[in-house]
Amino acid sequence: MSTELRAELRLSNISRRFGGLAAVSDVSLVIPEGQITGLIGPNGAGKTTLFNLVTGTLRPTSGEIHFGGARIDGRDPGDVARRGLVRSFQSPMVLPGLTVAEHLRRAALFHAAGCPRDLLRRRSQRAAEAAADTLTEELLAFSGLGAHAAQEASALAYGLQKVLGLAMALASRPRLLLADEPAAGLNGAETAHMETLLRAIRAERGVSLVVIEHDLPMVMRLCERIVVLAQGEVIADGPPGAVRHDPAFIAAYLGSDAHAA
Ligand SMILES: Nc1ncnc2c1ncn2[C@@H]1O[C@H](COP(=O)(O)OP(=O)(O)OP(=O)(O)O)[C@@H](O)[C@H]1O
Repeated sequence: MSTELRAELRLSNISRRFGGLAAVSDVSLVIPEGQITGLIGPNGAGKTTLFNLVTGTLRPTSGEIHFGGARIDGRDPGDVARRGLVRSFQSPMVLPGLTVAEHLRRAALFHAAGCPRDLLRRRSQRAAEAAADTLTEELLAFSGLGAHAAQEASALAYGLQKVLGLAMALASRPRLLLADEPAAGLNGAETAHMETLLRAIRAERGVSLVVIEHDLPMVMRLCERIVVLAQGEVIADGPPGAVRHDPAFIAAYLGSDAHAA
């Protein structure tokens, strides 16, 4: 596989219908490795459906999806994740009674358990656990959650729970991370911290990102490319400076929060 294709995501004429509703309609996109791409659009535009199609939670009604040069539509989410394509969720899933470090360690061990069986056989359980401990320490330091390692995750401020959700997604060592509304529900300072973390995920961990976000100023600052969806179709696609002046983008957001961009 060529280097350029390692984390390239390619959607070819992807559609998904729910009964009579076309949630995603004939979307073709190439997301090359190394970028931070914003995926925006009004409520109901099809953004989450597109994430679900890419990660294998949903099957497209028609079209093909390729990641790293291999066809992935129709594969289950575990298979897709093992290929290096994972998502984080808008609301982090924290388990009561477990500390921050335990959440990361579980995520790291879960990933080890998802490795091909022959690889696991060659690794002893102890080696897998040692590797999970090392990765936990690495992710605590990277995410800035080290000071909260022994704290119960459910007691963390919401902003830090969202940071933990992203760190847990990194435990699978993805090549492409789909982040679903990472700034939703955060105050100004938390949003700035999240933006810094997303930049570091790309710059320091070499992970490409696609970010769904309703905070237009944040997504315009963060991303070098913005894809705008409306009613299941791509209506604008380009650098933020061009998209914010695109008549289709302005029309889609007119009367909502276009002024925020
Ligand atoms: N499982 C489903 N069954 C039926 N309709 C669905 C289903 N999932 C999504 N839809 C519909 O598909 C359309 C796109 O929804 P989707 O959640 O992908 O939009 P979105 O852009 O993520 O919206 P939001 O910004 O509000 O999260 C909507 O009309 C929604 O009601």
